[in-house]
Amino acid sequence: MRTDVTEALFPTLVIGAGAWGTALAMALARNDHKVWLWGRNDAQRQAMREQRRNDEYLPGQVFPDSLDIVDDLQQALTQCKHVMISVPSHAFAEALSMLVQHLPAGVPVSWATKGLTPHTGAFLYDTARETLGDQHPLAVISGPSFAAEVARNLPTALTVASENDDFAVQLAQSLHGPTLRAYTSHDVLGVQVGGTVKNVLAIAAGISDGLGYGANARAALLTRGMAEILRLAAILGAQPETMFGLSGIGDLILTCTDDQSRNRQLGLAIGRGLSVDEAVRHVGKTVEGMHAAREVLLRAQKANIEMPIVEQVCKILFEGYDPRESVQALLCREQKAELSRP
Ligand SMILES: NC(=O)C1=CN([C@@H]2O[C@H](COP(=O)(O)OP(=O)(O)OC[C@H]3O[C@@H](n4cnc5c(N)ncnc54)[C@H](OP(=O)(O)O)[C@@H]3O)[C@@H](O)[C@H]2O)C=CC1
Ligand SMILES: O=C(CO)COP(=O)(O)O
Repeated sequence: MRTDVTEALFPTLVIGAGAWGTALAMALARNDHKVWLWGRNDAQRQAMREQRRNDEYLPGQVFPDSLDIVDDLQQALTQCKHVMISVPSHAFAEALSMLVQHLPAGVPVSWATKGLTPHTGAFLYDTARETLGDQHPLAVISGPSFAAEVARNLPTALTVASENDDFAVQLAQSLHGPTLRAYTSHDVLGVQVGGTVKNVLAIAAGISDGLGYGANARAALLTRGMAEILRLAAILGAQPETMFGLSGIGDLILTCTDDQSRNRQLGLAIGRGLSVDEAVRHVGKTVEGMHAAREVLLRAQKANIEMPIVEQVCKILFEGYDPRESVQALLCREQKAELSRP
């Protein structure tokens, strides 16, 4: 067992045994840290305990010895030294409510969920702060990281953002391993902006590719999508530099260009002619961009900034627009300078 400062965070309880929660639990456990993994499904927990794998989400990837599946969430919450949440954004508030009831004051909480709180559109950090008060150090884990690749030990870099420097360093160190590099950041808001909006843009890139519009269109969508992220980040007060980091352009490139992305998969299916409902069923797993799109657009409208790609994604997802018409609408926008003046 390690004896460095990172041991302060263990046992870590990972809540959410989907693809990402399981992959992160495995990454921590590979560094010889004690990790408890909890998922809401009884049968899935039993299967994972017996097989030492999570075949539904990460087929064939065997758990390290120091990863245990726990059944009693309440007991685990009272005994763990750190909670890492990895449920979809629509279940984030529910996960927090379990923490409020059972987690002792002072225990740090991190999450790898990307997106916004449904209905309020709040960033998850604000929801966590509001729910947990100032009793717990908080951190956000983000960056270009497909769960399947992390589980297979392929080289990956992440960002850990926190206002609490000690927690950020401890968490980054505990994730850090031979194939996983974790950077720290102070820009909690910026890291969340990038991780949220890139999912909406990945749907747009998938739609364009599904329509067969080619590499030029994809590059244009990524670049103008980045302009939308920067505009939102500026108005919200995030640091522009963060948008050029792992949680910004890094994750944007990953999810817009690789078919492992579920957001991109949704777009591809729509572009190839499936209805939105059919495409959701086709992907069958968490697609955060679908949840975030409307909330991001509302934020942009309130702040009076233009996010035309996000707007067209919303029209396709929620108003039945034909994707071809949406691309046409983007192309027909009034001519303007590439760089907007300050
Ligand atoms: N997959 C990836 O590569 C990455 C994902 N992320 C982010 O991680 C988050 C989780 O995604 P991911 O692991 O991929 O999702 P998955 O679709 O793989 O799994 C979702 C998990 O959350 C559980 N869940 C769903 N609803 C609830 C609920 N109400 N209460 C408790 N648990 C619930 C599911 O349980 P059940 O199986 O019972 O439905 C399942 O275990 C998302 O925000 C995603 O954007 C970030 C980086 C990488
Ligand atoms: O956030 C991710 C990788 O960083 C995963 O993206 P998808 O949810 O689109 O699969």
